[in-house]
Amino acid sequence: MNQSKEQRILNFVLQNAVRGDPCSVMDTIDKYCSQKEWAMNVGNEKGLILDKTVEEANPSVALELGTYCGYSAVRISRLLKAGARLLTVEFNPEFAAIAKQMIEFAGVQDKVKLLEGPSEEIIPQLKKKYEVDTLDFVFLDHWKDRYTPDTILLQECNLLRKGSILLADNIIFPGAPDFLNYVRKSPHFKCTNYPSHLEYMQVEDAMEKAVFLG
Ligand SMILES: O=C(NCCNC(=O)c1cc(-c2ccc(F)cc2)cc(O)c1O)c1cc(O)ncn1
Ligand SMILES: [Mg+2]
Repeated sequence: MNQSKEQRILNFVLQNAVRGDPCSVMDTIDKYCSQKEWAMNVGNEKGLILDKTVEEANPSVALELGTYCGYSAVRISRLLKAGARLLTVEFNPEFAAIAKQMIEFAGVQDKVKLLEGPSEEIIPQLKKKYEVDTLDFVFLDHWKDRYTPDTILLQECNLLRKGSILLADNIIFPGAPDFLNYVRKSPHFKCTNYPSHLEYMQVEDAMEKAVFLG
C-alpha cells in the first residue's frame, strides 16, 4: 500500500533530522515541504509570529487545535518553561499517528499531550478529564469553520481567563471570515492582525491574535 505524504514527511525527518533537536526537526520539515511536497504546516514565516506570541503568553497550559504532523506542536513546546504543557487535538487518526512519532523524535513528548478526536468533544473534557483550570494560550489551526464555534465553546466551558491569548492561522488563505468577524466585533476580545504568507508559497495569508478580556 503506497505511503501517504505525511508518512513521507516523517520518514524524511527520521532519516535527516537530529533526534532530540526540535529546531532540526522543524528545519527538516520546512526543507522537505518547500523543496519536495507542499504540506499544511504553519511553516517558518508564520512560525516566527507563533514563536513571538508563545513567548508573550509564556503559557503554563497551552492548547493547539489541529496537530497535523506535529510541526507546530514541536515549535510551541520547545519554548515552554519547565513544567508547562501543550495539549494538542487532532481529529484524523492517520495524522495523529504521524504526529506522535514526530513529537517523540523531537524529544518534546514530556511537554506534549496529543488528544485524538473532534475538538467539539475534547474541549468540554479539558477541565475534568485533563485537569485544566484555564488556558493561557490557544493556537487555532484546524478546520477553518471550527474556529468560531470552538472559540465560543472555550468561553462556555470557562477555559479562558483575563489575558488568555488566542492565535489563529490561515485568516486569509484558506480563510476564516466568520471567525475574524466574530472576534473583531466581540467586546470580549482585543484583536491584532499579523500579515504574512501561506506556508512555502508567495500567497498572502495572515494570523490574528485575539486576547480575551474576560
Ligand atoms: O485539522 C484538520 N484539517 C487541517 C486543518 N488545516 C487546514 O485545513 C489548512 C489548510 C491549508 C491549505 C492552504 C492552501 C490550500 F490550497 C489548501 C489547504 C493551509 C493551512 O495552514 C491549514 O491549516 C481536520 C481534519 C479533519 O478530518 N477533521 C477536522 N479537522
Ligand atoms: Mg494552518
